[in-house]
Formats: sequence, structure tokens, C-alpha cells
Amino acid sequence: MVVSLVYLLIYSLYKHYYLPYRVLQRTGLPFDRPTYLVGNKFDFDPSLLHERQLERQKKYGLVYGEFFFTVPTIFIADPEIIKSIMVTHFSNFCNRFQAINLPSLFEKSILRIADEPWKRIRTTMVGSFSVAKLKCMQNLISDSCRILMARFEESFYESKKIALIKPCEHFSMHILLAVAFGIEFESVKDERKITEAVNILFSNTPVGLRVVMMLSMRAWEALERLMGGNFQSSIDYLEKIVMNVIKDRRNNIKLKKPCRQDILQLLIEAGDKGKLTDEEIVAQVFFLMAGGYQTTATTLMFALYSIATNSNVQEKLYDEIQAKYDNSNCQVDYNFVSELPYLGMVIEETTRMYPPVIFPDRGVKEDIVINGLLIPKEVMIGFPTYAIHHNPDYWPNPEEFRPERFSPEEKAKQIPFSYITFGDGPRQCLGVRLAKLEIRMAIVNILLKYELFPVKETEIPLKLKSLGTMIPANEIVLGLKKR
Ligand code: HEM
Repeated sequence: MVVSLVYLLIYSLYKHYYLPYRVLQRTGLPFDRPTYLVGNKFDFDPSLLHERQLERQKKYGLVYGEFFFTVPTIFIADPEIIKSIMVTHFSNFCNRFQAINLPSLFEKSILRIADEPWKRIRTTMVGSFSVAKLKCMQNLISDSCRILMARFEESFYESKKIALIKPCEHFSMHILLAVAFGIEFESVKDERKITEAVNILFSNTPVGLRVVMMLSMRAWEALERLMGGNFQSSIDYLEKIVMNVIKDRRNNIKLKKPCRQDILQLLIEAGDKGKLTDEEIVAQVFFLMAGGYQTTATTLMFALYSIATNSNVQEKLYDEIQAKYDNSNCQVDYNFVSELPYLGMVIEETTRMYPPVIFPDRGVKEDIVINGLLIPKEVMIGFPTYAIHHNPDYWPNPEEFRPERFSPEEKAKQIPFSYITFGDGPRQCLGVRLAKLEIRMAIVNILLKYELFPVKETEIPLKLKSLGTMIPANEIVLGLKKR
């Protein structure tokens, strides 16, 4: 017994410590000594990953090593190498590194799958985000804007202030439930139950639980059951709802009844042509919520905060919106918001300063040398987005909110691949157009009715927290004045 335990320990030390250590050592890159099993994960506060990226960049420069638990990782903030990985040598880096365990439902999602199956599913899904399809979905987004505006109205009459987190999260979730899950709420009770289940599944998971999930899915499942099993029952509940919607839609197709033109419909039609199984459809739908919910909600919060705390930006933006609104006397829809260039610049600058995803990754198929850097096939590649976006060599005065950085003239001078909020190359975010449309429509609706301004509760500068996605550490409260 004792001999077996000693043998197991030695084997584990060899596999989980010595081998990963040797891999990073081979690269010749600087890195801190890891701790057995947890690597460098707890050398810093794991909820301040963005600060860690800045500190590493200062200490080691643009390329360095680190242990994500037992995974040897190379962090790359050099735009030329980023381009080589994301585009030039894409075939060697086309997959993500499977560093964390996920519930089995997600295993067939576009996030997890690799190589040919990924290509098939990506090609099938891409059409759902075309301009023509987004225009079909704009009425659903307008409905969510109306609900968002009702929240603003209530807050205005209650206190002349708005706390942003809940309304922005609800806005983003409401849209994804409509366009990806295909849900049309039948009652308020129904809606409450569904939103509660989504929140359990897709809000930021506490660090402790993430660590358990990372180390062993079985241990996590057992712990989750002990804690009441809410996670699994939410998955089961939402899965049942999507399967019912799929069944109803198929019946409607058979009866030649018109179906809502949303993302789910396109996936079902692809399924009926044999391109996707039902299991794959459900996996994509769940991942769209996981990938699009918090990211879009926090970007909207960050944008409203930035607009409120930069009165010159707000004035210029309002003038742009107002001029177009007066001239066209039209609805706030896809065409309207697409013709507001300064609004586009404000959103790009927001996502430069506050990128919600600060650690996109790639796996490596074969050892490769790029610009003299050896990248062994065992490593995970991490892009430290926050540090890249706050590097003064690429972005002078990076803490200053200046949308003009994204004017056509200044954009032409930008260093390629120094802005990677949505990733880049063939594996770039699939929902970028949808996310931007939602955020644009929400901001225009809000600014047409209200002037935003900081109040005594507004935290300046904003404190951030970075777990799965980067989010505000505390509530964002803004003042409201009717226009
Ligand atoms: C502001 C909001 C969003 C941000 C900042 C964001 C960011 C990202 C990033 C950084 C990636 C990885 C890209 C790469 O590795 O090159 C990604 C992937 C992805 N995103 Fe988004 N995202 C947002 C919203 C959305 C929305 C609304 C959806 C869809 C509803 C979506 C769907 C996806 C999908 C499907 C992928 C995986 C693509 C693939 O692996 O082929 N995202 N996103």
C-alpha cells in the first residue's frame, strides 16, 4: 500500500510537475517556479488576472511562460507573433487548448470541437450572423430595448439614478433567449424561472468551484450534487425547453406555418439538411448563451460608464445621433445605428479599455518556430488581451478614453493585431456583429431619452474583476437627466 502510494506520488510529480516544467524550459522563456498541481495560479489573486497581465508584461516583456495549473502556457503580447498564430500559421493553431473541464453538454459546442467538425459547424453557423439575418432579428432586439428603457424609466422616477448591472444583464440575456433559445415568454412566472436557470449556469462561477471543475469534473459533479444540484437541474430544464421549441418549429415547418427567423431556426434548418444533429444544435445554443451573455452585458455597462464619465464624448455622440434622428424620422434599427460612425468608435474604444475576454487561447498541433520563438506542441498559447490593450507602445496614454483612436485616419496607423477584443482570423468571435448591433441599439435608445452623468456612488476609476470574463468589481451607478 505504502509502496503504491509512493509510486503514485512520484509518477504524479513526474507527469504534473517535471514534464510541464521541462516543456517551458525548452523554450528558453522566463517564468516563475510553479507549485505542484496549481502551477502559478495562486501566485496572485485569481480574480485580478488583468492586473497580473500588466505586472508580467512589466517584468518579462511581451512573451513569457506561466503554469495554468499543470498546463505549461506561453503568453504572447507581440502583435507580429499573434498574427502568425491567428492567421499565417492558422492550420497549426486552429484548435483551442482544452485546459478546463466543462459539463458534457458543452463538449459538442463550437468552443470545444476541433479540426473538421469545427469547420463544418462554423461554416453552418456563420450564416446566422449575416447582415440579412441580423435584420430579421432586429425586432427582437427592439423588444429587449423597450424592456431596458422601461427599467431606466422606473429608476428615473424612483431616484434619478440607475444601477447598471441587472438591467444590462437582463437585456443581453433576453435577446439571447429570443434569438438562440427561440423562447417566447408565455408569462412573467415563466420568464422568472427561465432567467433564474440561465443565471445559475452562465453568471461568473466562483473561483473555488472553477478550481474544482478544472481539476476533476467528477469531483465537481459530486460537490454540486451536495450543494443542491442547481447547476445540473438548470441544464436539464433549459435543455428540455430548447428541445420542445425545436419540436414545435419542426411541426410548423411541416405544416408550412411561418417560423421566426432567428439563430435557432437556421440551426434547425441545417439539421434538417443533415448538417447538424439535435445534440449538436443544443450544444451550440448553450454555448451562444455562454459566449454572448456576460460579454455583451458588461460591454454595454462599460460603454455607458465611459460615456457618462466623459461628457465631451457624450455630447459629440448625442449630436451625431440627434442629427440623424431628426433628418430621417425613423426607427432605431440596423440601418439607423450602422450609419453612426462615432458610436462605432466609442464602442471600439470601450472594448479596448475594457476587453471582456482577456485570455483567449489556442492549442498547438506540431512544434514550430516563429520569429525565433520555439512553440512546443504541448503548450497552451494565451493572449493577454488586457495587457496588449494597455501597452503604451501601441496605445499612447492607454488609460485615457479617446474614441478618436478608432477614426479611419488613426485606425490606418494602428499596429495590426494590437486590438483583439474579438480575437482574429478564422477562429474570431462569431457573434461580433450581433453584439455590436445590440450595444449600438441600446446606447442610441438610452441617449435619445437621457443624459448620463457620474454621481457620488460612481466609482472613478472603475475597479475591475477578471474571472471568466472581465467585469466591474462593484455596481456601476449613474445619474439620469431627461432630455
Ligand atoms: C462584446 C461581446 C463579445 C466579446 C468581447 C466576445 C469575444 C470573443 C472572443 C475573444 C472569442 C475568441 C476568439 C478567438 O479565439 O480568436 C470569441 C469566440 C466566440 N464568440 Fe464571442 N464575444 C462577444 C459576444 C458574442 C456573442 C453575442 C456571440 C453569439 C451569440 C458570440 C459567439 C462566439 C462564438 C460562437 C465564438 C467561438 C468561435 C469559434 O471558436 O469558431 N460572442 N468571442
